[in-house]
Amino acid sequence: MATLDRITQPSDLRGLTDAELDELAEQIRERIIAAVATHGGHLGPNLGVVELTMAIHRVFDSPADRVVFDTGHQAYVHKMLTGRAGAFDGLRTEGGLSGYPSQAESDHDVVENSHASTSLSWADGIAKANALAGRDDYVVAVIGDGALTGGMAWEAINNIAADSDRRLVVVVNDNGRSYRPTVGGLANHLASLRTNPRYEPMLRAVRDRLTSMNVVGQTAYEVLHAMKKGLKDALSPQGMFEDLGLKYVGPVDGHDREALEKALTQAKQFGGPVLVHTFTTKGHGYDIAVANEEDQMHQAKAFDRLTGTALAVEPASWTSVFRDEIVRIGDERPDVVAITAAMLSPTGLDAFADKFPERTFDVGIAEQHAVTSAAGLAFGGMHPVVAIYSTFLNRAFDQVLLDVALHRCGVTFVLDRAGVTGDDGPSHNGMWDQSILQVVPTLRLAVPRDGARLRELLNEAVAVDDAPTVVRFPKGPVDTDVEAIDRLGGCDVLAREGDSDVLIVAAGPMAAVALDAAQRLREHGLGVTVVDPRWVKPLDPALVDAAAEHRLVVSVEDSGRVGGMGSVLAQMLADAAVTTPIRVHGVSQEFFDHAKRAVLLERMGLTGEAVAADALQRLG
Ligand SMILES: Cc1ncc(C[n+]2csc(CCOP(=O)(O)OP(=O)(O)O)c2C)c(N)n1
Ligand SMILES: CC(=O)[C@@H](O)[C@H](O)COP(=O)(O)O
Ligand SMILES: [Mg+2]
Repeated sequence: MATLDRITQPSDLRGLTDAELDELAEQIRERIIAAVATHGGHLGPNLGVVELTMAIHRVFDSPADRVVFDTGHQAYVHKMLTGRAGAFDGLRTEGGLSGYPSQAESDHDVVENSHASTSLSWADGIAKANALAGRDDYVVAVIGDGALTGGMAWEAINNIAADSDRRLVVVVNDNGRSYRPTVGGLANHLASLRTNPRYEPMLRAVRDRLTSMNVVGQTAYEVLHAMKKGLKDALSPQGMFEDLGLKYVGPVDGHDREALEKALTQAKQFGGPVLVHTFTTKGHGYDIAVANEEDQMHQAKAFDRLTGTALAVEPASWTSVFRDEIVRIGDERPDVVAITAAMLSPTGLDAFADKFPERTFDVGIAEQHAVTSAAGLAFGGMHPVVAIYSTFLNRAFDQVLLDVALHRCGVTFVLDRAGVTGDDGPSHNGMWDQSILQVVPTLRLAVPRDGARLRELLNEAVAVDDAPTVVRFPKGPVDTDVEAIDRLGGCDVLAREGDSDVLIVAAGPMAAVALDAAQRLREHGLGVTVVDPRWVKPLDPALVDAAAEHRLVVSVEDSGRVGGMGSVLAQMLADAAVTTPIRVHGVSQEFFDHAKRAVLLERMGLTGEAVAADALQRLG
């Protein structure tokens, strides 16, 4: 039986010889590569933390000592070492292992939220609870260099460093990358240690100079030592962290398990807040990933492990339509600038960056800063386009509300992965953006139904220079263009057949669902009108008059029912004393376990069949 399959809990690691541990590392890498090649997942990040995670679980005693992973996409090794190695053939499949920590899976798992930069705050809270409960257990937080660029991490460090008795170990997994190389002053500072420290050559020059001046012996030693200490403090992050009150251990080779165990043991012995700075390589052990300049196979789709190429040829995505159109707009509008929070390619800004590097800003995993710096750019006469996954905008709601909208800034937000995403678990579904943005005065929100409308609506959005505009679209293949057959106010009429029994108002890609439902209803002799509002905030008042002429109104959207288009339309009908009943179909406010997008949409009744059946029932 492979050593890996003998590991049912971390304590099983302690009895292994060095040779067995090295063999175990190889087996873990093999299991990760096999699982991700089959199902997709986070290959690079997990191959980079094999030795690190083994060392943590040999030095600390999970679950008494809590191990918290930031973002959680790099917890596969942790899962294998806590008894789940045998379940990896079901990674990220419905009912199988989640791609992120899951308390339901194991008592060793803590943070399930895949939003970056939260681990240190979690760790600070757990460490405080340990102290108050009289527990002398440790908390270990594993945070990447990318997540360390998030402001929340520094709010936590400020607090962690305040109490010298807090048994908390921060492990910085510094691989120099988020997707692409991590950006910013902090990243540059940490990166300066990835090359040979510069102070050695300087010291050699000083040593030679002192010798030429015949300054030798103790005097020379004292001069050189003082200079080395000063330079080291100036060049190494330990000065920065230790000045804050955090002990610093490192930098440590993050693939040398013995060195790691020594550093972690040293950190543990301090008995207070310590930062262990480790250097790792994303994709370590799979050369194709290491050599992948784009993102070192950060998030890989199922792939051929011999070549590293994806097994499936993806059809044109919503992101690809945005990628091309924003470049075209950039050609026309020199005032348009682009902002990303460490996700240049995933959000489709890579082509814009290639063509307009001076007008593209990667701010690191710092969405709050991204949004408010966009307000500053707008104030300065630019038109920023902030490209961000829907779920990550949650983090910058206040900045949208009181920096962008309150100051009447013309900023356009392009929300990719809006609606149900599925595979990445509950915290990745883009199901809250429309509900929270609904309350932002002056903000306008568009939901394109296909590529043609995405191009139209994006151009309409960037033309607004005195209010925030939002264009949202889902993950995956872009929908086939559906042309309008008529207009209803500012809305597109997509179908109008027979008497006015049912009015279906469909947001964005739900137009396909609405047209399918309409066809089914017509087969029951019902007259159906299908309308796409294009802009769901503000909703066109023409819909109220149209509703009054129908027996039933049905709204369909791939966003939260609470505060979504349907709930606003219902309120508009009520305000206008229109008594036509309305059925609101959308994403219920729940946390959904990982599953394919199509599976979740069906489960929520967001299919033509379900919408039609519901309408038939309503009409008796
Ligand atoms: C708030 C937030 N923004 C963006 C992301 C998307 N994201 C997932 S992993 C990642 C890069 C993380 O880099 P790092 O923390 O260095 O971890 P590594 O993958 O290098 O181990 C990003 C940007 C996220 N999960 N959370
Ligand atoms: C962990 C994280 O937030 C991202 O890497 C996420 O997995 C993005 O997934 P997609 O880009 O495939 O939607
Ligand atoms: Mg990193």
